[in-house]
Amino acid sequence: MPTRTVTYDVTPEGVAVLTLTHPPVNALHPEVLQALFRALRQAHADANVKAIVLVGAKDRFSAGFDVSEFAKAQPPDTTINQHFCELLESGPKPSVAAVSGMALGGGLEVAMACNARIATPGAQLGLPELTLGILPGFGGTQRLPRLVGLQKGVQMILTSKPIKSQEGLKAGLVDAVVEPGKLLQTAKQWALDIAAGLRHRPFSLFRTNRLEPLGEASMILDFATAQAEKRAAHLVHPLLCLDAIRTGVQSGGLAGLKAENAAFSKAQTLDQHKALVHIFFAQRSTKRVKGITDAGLKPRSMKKIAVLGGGLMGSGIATASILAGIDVLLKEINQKFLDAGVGRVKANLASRVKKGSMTQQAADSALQRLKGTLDYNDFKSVDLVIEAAVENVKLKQQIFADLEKACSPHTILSTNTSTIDISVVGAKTSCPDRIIGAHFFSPAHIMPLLEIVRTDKTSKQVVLDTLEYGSKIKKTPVVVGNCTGFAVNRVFFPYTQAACMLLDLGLDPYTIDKAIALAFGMPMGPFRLSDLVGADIGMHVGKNFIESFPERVYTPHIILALNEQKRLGEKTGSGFYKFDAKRKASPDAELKPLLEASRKASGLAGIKPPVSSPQDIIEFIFFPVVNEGCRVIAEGIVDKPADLDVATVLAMGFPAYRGGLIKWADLIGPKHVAGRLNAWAKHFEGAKLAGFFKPCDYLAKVAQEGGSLGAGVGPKSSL
Ligand SMILES: CCCCCCCCCCCCC[C@H](O)CC(=O)SCCNC(=O)CCNC(=O)[C@H](O)C(C)(C)COP(=O)(O)OP(=O)(O)OC[C@H]1O[C@@H](n2cnc3c(N)ncnc32)[C@H](O)[C@@H]1OP(=O)(O)O
Repeated sequence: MPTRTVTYDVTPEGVAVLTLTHPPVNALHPEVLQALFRALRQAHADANVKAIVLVGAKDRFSAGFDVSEFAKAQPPDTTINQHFCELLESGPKPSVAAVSGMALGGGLEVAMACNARIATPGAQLGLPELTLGILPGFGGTQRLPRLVGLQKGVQMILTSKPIKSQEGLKAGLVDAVVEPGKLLQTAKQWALDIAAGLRHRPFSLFRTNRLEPLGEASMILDFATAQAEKRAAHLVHPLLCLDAIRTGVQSGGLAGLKAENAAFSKAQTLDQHKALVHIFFAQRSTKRVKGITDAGLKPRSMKKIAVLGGGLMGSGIATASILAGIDVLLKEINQKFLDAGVGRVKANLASRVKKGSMTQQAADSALQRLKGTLDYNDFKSVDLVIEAAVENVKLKQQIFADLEKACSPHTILSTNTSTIDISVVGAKTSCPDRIIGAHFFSPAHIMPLLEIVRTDKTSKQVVLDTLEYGSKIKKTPVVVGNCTGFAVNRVFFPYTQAACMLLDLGLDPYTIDKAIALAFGMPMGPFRLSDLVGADIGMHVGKNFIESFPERVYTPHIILALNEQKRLGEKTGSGFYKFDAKRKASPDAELKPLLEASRKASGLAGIKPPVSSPQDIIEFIFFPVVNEGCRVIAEGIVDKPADLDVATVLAMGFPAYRGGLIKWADLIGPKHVAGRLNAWAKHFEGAKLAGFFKPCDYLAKVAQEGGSLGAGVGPKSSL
C-alpha cells in the first residue's frame, strides 16, 4: 500500500470513512492532500454515502503539513487549490473528524474544517506553525478564533502550545470526548445525525457567536501585537499572523482566508522560516550518528545508574534520571554531603510540583527511585556511572580507578567534566573503551542538551548506549569528539574574548551587551553572562583555551582584574554590573577604573575599533565563533554541522530563528564572514592578534569556492 494516501471505506450505514495515512505521524504531504481532495469528491459523488468521517491511521490524526516540504529548494505552492477545506466544511455531505493522538497545525485545521470534532481523552490539539517561522495556512487563523473565541485562539496560536481534548471541549474546539473504543462509532453517528437533520451543521468559517464584540476584539489584537513586538522584536511572522486574524475579524472569514494566504506566502520567504525548519529536523537528527547508529548494534537500556557527587550538577543529573524512570544510586563522601544532595533532588521535584509540571504523587514515586550511599558496595549492579565530582584531575583519575574495580565489566564509566580531557580522566583505568563524557549543562535537569564526548578508544556500543540514555532522560544528545571545551564551550571561547577586546578598544560593556542581547537576540550579552557564570569560572575555563590554542586567543585583562577585586558577578554583588538584593543588574560606575587599567594594559591603545554599529559588534563577536565552529567541523569533532547548530541553540541560547551558528553563517554568506575576518586580521596585525581572526582553512575554502558550511567536510550532510 502506498505510504502517502487516504483510504476510502463506506460503511453499511452510508458513512465514508477516510483514513489519513502517512507514517509515522500522518503528516499532510501534498500527495496526502491531493488524495484527500479526490476522496472527498468521490464521497460526494457516491450515492451510497450520506456522511463523511475523517480519521488518522494508527490512532494519530495528523501532525500537520509535511514540514520536509518546507526544506525543499522549491517550497510548496500555496496557490494550489486548497478547496479540500471547503469541501469538508460546506460540501454536499457533512463531515466529522475523529481525532486521536494529535491534531496539530494543518491536521487541526483540517479537523476544524469538518462540521464537528470528536476526540479521545488526552489528544493534543494545537497550531504550532509560528515555531516554524510561518503561520496557520489552511484556515486556522480564521476558524480557531471562531470556535474558541478570539482571546483563546490568539493565545493558542501565539504560544504554539497545544491543549488537550478535555480543555478543547470546554473551549468549544471539540464537540465530544469519548474513549478510544467508541471514537469511530460516535463520529459516524454524529455525521449521520447531521445528515438526517438531527444535529445542526455549523460552518466554523462563518460562526460569529464565539467572537468577542469588535471593540473588544480590536483591543485583544492590539495587545497581542504589542506583546509580539516586545517579546519577539526580530520576528515578522507573528505580526503577519495577527494581521490576517484582524482582517477576518473586521471583514469576515473569506476575506480573512485571503489575507492568511498572502501572509503565509510572505512568511515562507523569510530566513527565519528556513532557519526554524532547519532546527526542527536538525534537533531530531542528532540521535543519528554515522558509524554508530547505522552499525547494526542494539542499544542496551540503562535501568540503574550511579551518580557520583550530589552537588548542583550531580543532583540535577539524578533528578533527570529518576524522572525518566531510572533507578539512581547517589554517592557522596559523607552523610552531610549526601543529605544535602538528596535535599537538592527533593527541591528540584518540589519545584516541578509547584509549577504544575507534575503531581505530588508522581514526585513521590520518582523519589522512591533514588537511593543514597557512601560506598561502592552496590555498584556491581549499575549500568552506567556518571561522575560529577569537583574538577580535579587527580581526584577524577582515582575515582575512575576505583570505579573500574567496583563496577561490572560492562558498566559504562562517564564523567560530567567540562574542562578535562576525557582520556586523562580514564588514564588510570584499563578500560578506555568504556570511558565517555556525559557533559550536562547547568541546571542539568532543565537544560535540554547533553554533549556525549567520545575518545578515539570509546567503543561504538558505549556511545550508542549513552545516546539511548540521553534520549531516555529527554535530552537532545549530541555526540562530540574529545578536545578542549568539546563543542559548545570550544566554539564559544572567542565569544567572551572578542567582547573583551572591544572593551579594551574603548567600547562600553553595556552597549556591547545591548547589541548582542537586543539587536541579535541572545538571552543576555557576554558581560551579563560573565556575571551570571562568575568571573572566577571564566578565568579558570579561559586558561584551558589559552593553553590549548595560544595562536588564536586574546587574554582579557579585565577578567583578571575582576578576580583580583573579588568582583566575580552576581555571587559577590558586583562584576561588570552591580546587583541589588533581588539580583537585578544595573551599570556600575565603579567599573570605570578597572576598564581604564585594562585598556592601558591591553596594548591596543591607539588602534581604532573597527566597529561602528550594533551589527558590527554582532559580527565582531560572532564571526570568530563561526570560525572556531568551522574548525570543529573540519576536525570532525561533530558528526555533522547541524549538530553544532542544535548545540549552540540549546546550550548557549543562540536564537533558533537564526538557525544555529553554522546555518546563520550560511544565511549571511561564508564569503562575507571570511572577508570581515580577514579585514580584522589585517587591522590587528600590529597588535599580533591576526591569528585570532584569520579564517581557518575550511571557512576560507568554502568562502572562496562557494557552497555551504553546513555541507560539512565528509559526504554531503543530509541537513
Ligand atoms: C488539494 C491539494 C492541496 C496541496 C496543498 C499544498 C499547500 C501548501 C501550503 C501549505 C500550508 C500549510 C498550512 C499548515 O498550517 C502548516 C503546518 O501544518 S506546519 C506543521 C505543523 N505541525 C507541527 O509543527 C508539529 C511538528 N511535530 C511535532 O510537534 C512532534 O513531531 C509530534 C507530532 C508532537 C510528535 O513528537 P514525538 O513523538 O516526540 O516525535 P518526533 O517529534 O521525533 O517526530 C517523529 C517523527 O515524525 C516526524 N514529524 C513530526 N511531525 C512532522 C511533520 N509535521 N512533518 C513531517 N515530519 C514530521 C519527525 O521529524 C520525526 O521523524 P524522524 O526523526 O523519526 O525521521
